[in-house]
Amino acid sequence: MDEESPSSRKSNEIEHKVYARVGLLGNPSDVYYGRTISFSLANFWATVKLQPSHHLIITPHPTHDLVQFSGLDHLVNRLQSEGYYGGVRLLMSICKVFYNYCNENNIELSRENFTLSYDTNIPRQTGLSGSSAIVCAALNCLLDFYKVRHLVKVEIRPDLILSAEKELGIIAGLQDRVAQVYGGLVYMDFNKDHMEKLGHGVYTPMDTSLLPPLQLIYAENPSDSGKVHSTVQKRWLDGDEFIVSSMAEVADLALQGQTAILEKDYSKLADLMNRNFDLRRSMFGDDALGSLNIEMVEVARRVGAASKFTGSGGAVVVFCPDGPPQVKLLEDACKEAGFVIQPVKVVPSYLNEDDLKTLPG
Ligand SMILES: Nc1ncnc2c1ncn2[C@@H]1O[C@H](COP(=O)(O)OP(=O)(O)O)[C@@H](O)[C@H]1O
Ligand SMILES: O=C(O)[C@H]1O[C@H](OP(=O)(O)O)[C@H](O)[C@@H](O)[C@@H]1O
Ligand SMILES: [Mg+2]
Repeated sequence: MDEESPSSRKSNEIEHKVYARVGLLGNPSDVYYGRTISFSLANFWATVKLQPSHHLIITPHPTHDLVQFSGLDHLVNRLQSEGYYGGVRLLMSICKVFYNYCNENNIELSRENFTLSYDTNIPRQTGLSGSSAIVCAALNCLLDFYKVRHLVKVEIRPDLILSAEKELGIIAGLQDRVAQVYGGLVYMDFNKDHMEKLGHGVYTPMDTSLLPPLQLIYAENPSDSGKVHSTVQKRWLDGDEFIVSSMAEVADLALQGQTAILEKDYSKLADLMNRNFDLRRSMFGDDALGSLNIEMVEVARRVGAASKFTGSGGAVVVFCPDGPPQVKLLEDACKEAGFVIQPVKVVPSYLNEDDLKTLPG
């Protein structure tokens, strides 16, 4: 039972909002010591709320963690469309990772307890990083509740978020978590030497106003990033030459993309985006990517736009080099195909003063 009065509970409540993210170039090479350019997307977000309480409670979400059904058919339909898991396991896992990290680094935590709850409007498992948005928002709540934000370096936080998902067997990389910890547009280099020496990549924030207008297409089409990645990851670990060299080329697209964006060379950006998807397709194969996901990319290409996945599948980021008339054509094509389309809104960097103090320099 919560022993505190509702009013004091309200005043002690901590809430954090973390946005979805778009992998603009280079993904999924972040999983393989590569490079990416990603940004946080204002269109969708997850929130996590922390209230002090007597016991430590993880509150299931009324719809994302459904455990009551109208009958067997409802239960089976639900499992078929959304799978077995919601966000509860993510919240539990970040609590464990946070606790262990603090113990190992002699960061003392007071013995107070809390209740965590979450909500999200990020379309589920669409490669918009709905999973790490929940984990990142929870980590932010824990950092503030235990007043240890200044003791846990910004650069290390994406690793903690990733560990929480790895703990659950989800195969994922760092780009989502970096974009979600930093906010804004970030160029990321996950070079093996840095990763081994520093324990994290090198992250360079970029000016979001350098980006041209972009569009987002998605479909209600849950796809599990872990499942999508498993075969390619195994082949990469086995040293499969085709995968190793293609992944290096994907990483190189982000390097070229950094220059293209800085120089506002948008026709180059369009070429790089298209090449990024073509390489993903040749590595993962059409079965793993799914016909609906491929169709989203192709709808955009049929109107002459550049397109690629934002993550491992479910949503696509599109650049229309010919401007508004081409966007209109794309909107019509998406409507006909039954896909949702929205203009991309980019979130500016959201590091606060305490966060910035933990960065070098
Ligand atoms: N919208 C959501 N609500 C609740 N849990 C979610 C949601 N999206 C993802 N998850 C949880 O995260 C896990 C991994 O999701 P993932 O395949 O990484 O999707 P995403 O592309 O959204 O990050 C899921 O199995 C589920 O436990
Ligand atoms: O395949 C990708 O591009 C990304 O897949 C995962 O993201 P998700 O939003 O869950 O699809 C993974 O976590 C990223 O690191 C990959 O780049
Ligand atoms: Mg994810």
